[in-house]
Amino acid sequence: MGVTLANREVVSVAHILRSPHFDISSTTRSPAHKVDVFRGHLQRTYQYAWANDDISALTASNLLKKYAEKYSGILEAPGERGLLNSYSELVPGLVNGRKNESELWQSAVTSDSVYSMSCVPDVITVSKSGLTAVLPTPADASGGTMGSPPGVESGYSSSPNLSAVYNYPPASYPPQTPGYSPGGGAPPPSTYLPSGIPAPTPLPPTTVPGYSYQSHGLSPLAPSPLSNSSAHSLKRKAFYMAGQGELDSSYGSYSYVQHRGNGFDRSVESVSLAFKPTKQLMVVDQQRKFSSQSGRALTPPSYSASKNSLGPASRSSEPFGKFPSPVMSDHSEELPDEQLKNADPHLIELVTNEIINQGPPVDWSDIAGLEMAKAAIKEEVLWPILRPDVFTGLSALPKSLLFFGPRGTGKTLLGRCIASQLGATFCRISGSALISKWLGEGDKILHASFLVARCRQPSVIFISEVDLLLFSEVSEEPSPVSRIKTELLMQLDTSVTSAEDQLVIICTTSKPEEMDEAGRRYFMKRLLIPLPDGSARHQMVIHLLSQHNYCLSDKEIALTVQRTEGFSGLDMTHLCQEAVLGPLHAMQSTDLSAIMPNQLRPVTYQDFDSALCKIQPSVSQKELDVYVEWNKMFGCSQ
Ligand SMILES: Nc1ncnc2c1ncn2[C@@H]1O[C@H](COP(=O)(O)OP(=O)(O)OP(=O)(O)O)[C@@H](O)[C@H]1O
Repeated sequence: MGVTLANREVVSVAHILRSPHFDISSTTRSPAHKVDVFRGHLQRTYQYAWANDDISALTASNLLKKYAEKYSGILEAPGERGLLNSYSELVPGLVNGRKNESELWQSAVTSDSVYSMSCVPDVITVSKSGLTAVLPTPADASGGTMGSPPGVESGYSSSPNLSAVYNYPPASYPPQTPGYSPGGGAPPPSTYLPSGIPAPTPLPPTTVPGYSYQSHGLSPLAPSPLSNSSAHSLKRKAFYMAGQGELDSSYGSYSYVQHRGNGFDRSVESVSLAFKPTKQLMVVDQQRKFSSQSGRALTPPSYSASKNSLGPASRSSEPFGKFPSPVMSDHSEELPDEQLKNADPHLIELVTNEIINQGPPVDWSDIAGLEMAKAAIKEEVLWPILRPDVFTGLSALPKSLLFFGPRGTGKTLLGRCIASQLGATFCRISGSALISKWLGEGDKILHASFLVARCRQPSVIFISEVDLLLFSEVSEEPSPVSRIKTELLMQLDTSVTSAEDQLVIICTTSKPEEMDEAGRRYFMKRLLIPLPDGSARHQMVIHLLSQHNYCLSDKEIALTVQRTEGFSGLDMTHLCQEAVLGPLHAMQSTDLSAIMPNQLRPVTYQDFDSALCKIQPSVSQKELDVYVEWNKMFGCSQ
């Protein structure tokens, strides 16, 4: 009997300590509740022994008392705390009934005991292996498999909303309260947290970051609108970017602060990217006229009404060309081998090195003028991709675009901007390179480019000088160029038919009249990208000069704008470059190696006057007439 009872005691105590109901590490239970639970367990255990072994009630009662005292010692023993998740120094006392709720509850969560949320940076670091692999499942979170510390349960596991993960800065995030989820329940009383750390507040439901629908009287759309693949891709990128810290980049009123949502914080952009009909978008964009010189030393120019906090200094210190594209670099190690295994590795390498473009992001505000084109692109290209749940069926169509118009008017800038807005891989293929540098294998390179682009969706494939590839053929003989043409037409055809692909094909030409009908009809949208109007040229002058010390009155700037009628954007750049050399030319007699920048006189109207003698418009009126005619026949922006 003695042996049996002793064994039973051991079993009973083990049972108590293992019991899922007796989890004193739980922070969802009040201290009093835990005391009750503990007492209940002891009683139940000894009542069980009494009922089954016919021991007397008195014996059972004594045993109850004895072991309550005995095992409370175990609970209080420092060596055993790990077992109990080290919730609080005072918890055992409470369990033993020595504290009640009227007494001050002192949390064991001190600045020393707060577990650093090292799992968050870990998650970010390993995000390259895919988001689903790193996001904690509810089971993971409760089980602490994500690196949760003992006693700290991840209460954020239940929400699939990624913002719940992204919106909390790593490292500084306060200890989570178990069971707390953004959707339900009030935050815990702040007395449970160390002083100075507020109780977490539930996150509001999010929509696509920065895109406001409210202004149109529409109720906010549900989050997670993207298709599985795209959502995964964008989220993956956002995860990667979150790990990069704050990238020092600002493009006018649109800033790419990267730690929220899909990585591009478009909070300021929400007005312009809110879904609006073309005309409305144009009005908004027109209103965002180029303004003062508040942002000097901008490189590259940013065409916006206001400068944000990251201003000129940060931009000039982060050269445009060196800006690492977070979106692109994210992909380097995760090309799905299965899809590429049949491809020639040499071609894949060539595409990766020479076609996938690691350039900096471009924002709408980097592009002067072109309001019609911008509005059409936002409305008809970006939104269908960003919101495939809304733009279904026919409204989802335009994924192949043709930009035509004079050279140097911003077609490439627009292509890059679209890629930046989508967080997409940007593949830039030069039509002339395909038929010269890569002539022998141009079709294969094209094929490989589309393959890689499809693996890295969302992607933008940008093909310049497409007229060289899609020209009307005279000869029936198959040639390398005709093979390239066949490949391109096939890819364009595929893009039209595969609704799932998040691939935008943008081709550009300054000779649209040389394209044949077969090529032309594959472009769902054919947009004329015209010469900059007066307002756009004004923006360009101001911005290009903003990096320099200049002294031109408003009248002189207006006169310069007037005199540059017919200039392309590139011509305007060349003109300003020439003008700002004026002060240096004026110092010719001085030793330029010893000169200090502040010794240079400001750029004046006279410098522009001289520059205008050297720089002429590069586009003739005859060419312009052709664009107008072609636009009337085949264009979409009448
Ligand atoms: N609308 C514009 N806003 C600001 N800069 C512009 C604009 N258009 C042209 N530029 C300037 O001209 C340069 C060339 O522009 P871009 O390469 O986009 O022209 P493009 O139309 O693609 O030329 P091409 O037809 O020769 O390929 C840009 O880097 C920029 O400096």
